[in-house]
Amino acid sequence: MNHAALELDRISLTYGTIVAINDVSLRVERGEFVTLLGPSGSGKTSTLRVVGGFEKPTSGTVRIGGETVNDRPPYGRDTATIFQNGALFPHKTVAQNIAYGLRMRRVPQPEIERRVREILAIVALSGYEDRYPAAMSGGQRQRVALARSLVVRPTLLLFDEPMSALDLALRLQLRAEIKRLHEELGFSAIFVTHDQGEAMSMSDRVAVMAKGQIEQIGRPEEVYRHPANEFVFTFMGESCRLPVRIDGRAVFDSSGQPVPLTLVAPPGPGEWRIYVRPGHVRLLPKASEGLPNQLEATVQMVEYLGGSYRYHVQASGLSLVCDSSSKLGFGPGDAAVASWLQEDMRCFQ
Ligand SMILES: Nc1ncnc2c1ncn2[C@@H]1O[C@H](COP(=O)(O)OP(=O)(O)OP(=O)(O)O)[C@@H](O)[C@H]1O
Repeated sequence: MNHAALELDRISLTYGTIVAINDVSLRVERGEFVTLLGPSGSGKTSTLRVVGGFEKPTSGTVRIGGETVNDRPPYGRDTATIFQNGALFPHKTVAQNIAYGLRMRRVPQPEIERRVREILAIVALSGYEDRYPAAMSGGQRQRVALARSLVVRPTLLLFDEPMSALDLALRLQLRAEIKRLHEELGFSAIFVTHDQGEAMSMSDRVAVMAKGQIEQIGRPEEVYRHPANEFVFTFMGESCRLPVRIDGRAVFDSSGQPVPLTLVAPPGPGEWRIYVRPGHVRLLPKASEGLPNQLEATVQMVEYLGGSYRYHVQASGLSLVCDSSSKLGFGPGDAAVASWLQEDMRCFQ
């Protein structure tokens, strides 16, 4: 029977009075790459540690490849963990580090040598067999850590923020490498990060966590385009927040001032928080009948961001940001109309 790589069934974990994981269920199919994404303290690492056997859940069942492993230590599970700092043996060479797991499993020496050679080629480190970790860059050390985990061919690879100690360029390079290896080798993985870009670029599915629970799980586009709630929407990317009171078609800011905002479909009377992403806002010289949601405002500030320009606009008590890939003809003090498509707007009460 073809069991899932991982099944977490109603897992909870408490440390004294602190609830680190609150009734989490999760299924990772074979070959699937699932990311746990969430802010600091949301329970991502705790969940990974429960899967790896470094922490025993207070309640619930952990099944790896169909077998219940609650009572098994890390080395008795078919998993391999890649830690933040690589956690290589400093007194062993690259080849010895990679061979370690195979030796523990009593794999014959000629096969060890063959598999070490093979995996070094896969992570593009052929020729580094006799180096010591201290004589390598941070990115190379993480590739050795990756090779050491991949070489034992575990059912499930566990990544615990493996790139957080690297600079941006290396992070981007390593994430492309991990994605390529996943496509090539088809391993199953759980990857922990608080970086949305990292999560979206690599994963088959993203599980967004908050306060020890999974708020939403789905394909990256699904979670980004159709967030289940306000937390997921704001966590998945930058957004402008417009706190308003709506009465018929009239819109007021939080101090009760009327706002020149015309919504094509007001969400209903009452207090709302309207959200729109800066990349979805268009800035135009004047109001026009054909435009959807329109906010008549004044440009406050223009920022050059490298690949784009950012325009800050203000209307009564509402602030909005518009990102444009090209330079627009607006400067501070100019009147402008910000507009966005109905499908790009989210309202929460
Ligand atoms: N050993 C521990 N003892 C007590 N509380 C802990 C322990 N480990 C984690 N916690 C608490 O459990 C909660 C979840 O922590 P966890 O490390 O899983 O979060 P996280 O999402 O991985 O955060 P980060 O991104 O900062 O690593 C937090 O409130 C944390 O303070």
